[in-house]
Amino acid sequence: MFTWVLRLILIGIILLLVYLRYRKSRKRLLELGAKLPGPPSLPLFGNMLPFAMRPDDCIDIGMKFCTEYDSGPIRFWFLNELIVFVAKPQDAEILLSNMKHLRKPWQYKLLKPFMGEGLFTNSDNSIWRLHRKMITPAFHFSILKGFLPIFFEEAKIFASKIPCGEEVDVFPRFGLCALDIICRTAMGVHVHSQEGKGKEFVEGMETLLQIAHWRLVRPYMINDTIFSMLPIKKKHDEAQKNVFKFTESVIQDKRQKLNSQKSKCNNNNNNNNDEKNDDNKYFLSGERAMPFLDLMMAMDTDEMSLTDEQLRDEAITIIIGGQETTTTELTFTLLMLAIHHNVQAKVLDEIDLVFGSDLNHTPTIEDLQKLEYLERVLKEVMRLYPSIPYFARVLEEEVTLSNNYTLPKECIVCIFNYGLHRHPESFPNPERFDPDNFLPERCRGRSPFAFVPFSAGPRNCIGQKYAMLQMKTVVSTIFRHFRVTPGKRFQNGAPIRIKATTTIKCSNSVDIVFHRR
Ligand code: HEM
Repeated sequence: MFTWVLRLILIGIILLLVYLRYRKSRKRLLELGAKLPGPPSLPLFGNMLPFAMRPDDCIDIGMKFCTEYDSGPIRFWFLNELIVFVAKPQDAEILLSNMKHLRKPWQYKLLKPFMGEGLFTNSDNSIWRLHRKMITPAFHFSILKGFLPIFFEEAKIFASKIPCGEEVDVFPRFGLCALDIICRTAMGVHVHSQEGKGKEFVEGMETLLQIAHWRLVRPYMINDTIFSMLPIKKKHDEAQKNVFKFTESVIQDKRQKLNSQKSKCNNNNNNNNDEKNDDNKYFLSGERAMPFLDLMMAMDTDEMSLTDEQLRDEAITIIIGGQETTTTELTFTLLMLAIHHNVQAKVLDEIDLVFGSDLNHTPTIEDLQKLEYLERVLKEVMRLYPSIPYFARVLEEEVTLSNNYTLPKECIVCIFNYGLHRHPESFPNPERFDPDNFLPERCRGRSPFAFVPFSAGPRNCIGQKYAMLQMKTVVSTIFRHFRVTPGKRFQNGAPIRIKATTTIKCSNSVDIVFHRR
């Protein structure tokens, strides 16, 4: 009996020592964390309960705190983790322009089951740097130019499938269109999703992003062992299976294509046959549409090289990063234009001026550059509905923000760009949809960090230019065929409800009525 008591005391002392050591190592973090403004926190749970109880409403909750705490910094404790929200341009600049804070926090691991160790989720700075250096040339403007015919062709397929005069939920349709585009441009594989072949992938991705978000705000779900015991794990696995099935089949298709190209190449050496695959037929200003994957393979040298697995992860990252985000922005663009007739009228005028009545002319870079008003519309949509509404970094050293608050090393800082884009000093009427916010004279006096839908600094979105060209081509093509009006749900100034699912979404279906022009 006596020895048992002694053992218990010993275990108690050890636990106490471990705890004190842990406290000591976190002393500075706790000290600085305590000085930051933020809502009162509960023991153990910290501030996670409002987010955990209403995960779909996280953006609204974040916005409420943003208003209450003057755009930050706002200190939150999630269990024992310090997470600081910032939503001021000056603070975004301090954090995003610093070359040191590039590491993504461990929460991004929730995306790894389906994105692997690609650029987006990679938290090893040296690997990330090397891969970024290798992949960047694949996104050069001269390469992107070659993709315009693919963007246009898929947009025309989208238009050809629209039933006129009835309500159409555009979100799933854009999902398939964007998937076809990204698979053709990233992998050189035509999957014909718009013919009904990619539905499981798009729905699976939606489920995975939703579950990743639920796990993020409910830390008891983060632990894999606990998560595997929850009923939702089955739904997760089913979705993951569908996503993998799709991506594996795309990779398989790609392998076959490469093999057949190799053997064709060998034959060509003998008989000079000049046959080309589907997308290789596209030439624009002398540029050939070269899929990202092929370019990444071509850049493989002794000094910089990617394993097959790394290549696959990067390709899947690009597919997911490029599909989900542009789908969201295209959906909100159609919705905004359907609701704001006056803005739509200006978009139509501009498109008619550039393209006339020729429905078959493939847009050139020069055409797209002339669509200045449409560009302002797209920016305004991304201001109000940034498809990635927040992103995070781990601080490698202490940082002092604009109002002299110091953030501790190792704390997680979350750039809440949904709130940042509504900062009243940058956008005086922040909730109003007004593309003129991006007139050159209005942009002139504004910080470049007031609007960062693609993030900023060294770890910004690699697909930014691609996304703008793709969205401009798709939207202009649709409006060469149609004008749009809102479905019943969005008439008479009804509010637009959004929900968070890692990316941002409309809470309901986005019903639009198309009218042929
Ligand atoms: C409107 C469309 C898009 C938006 C709003 C968007 C937004 C963003 C944001 C905010 C980040 C930084 C995320 C973070 O720091 O956690 C990011 C990163 C990234 N995006 Fe995009 N994106 C878009 C389109 C695309 C496209 C079309 C592609 C590929 C074709 C792409 C590929 C990537 C990749 C690979 C990264 C990780 C970059 C790195 O860490 O080095 N994105 N994107």
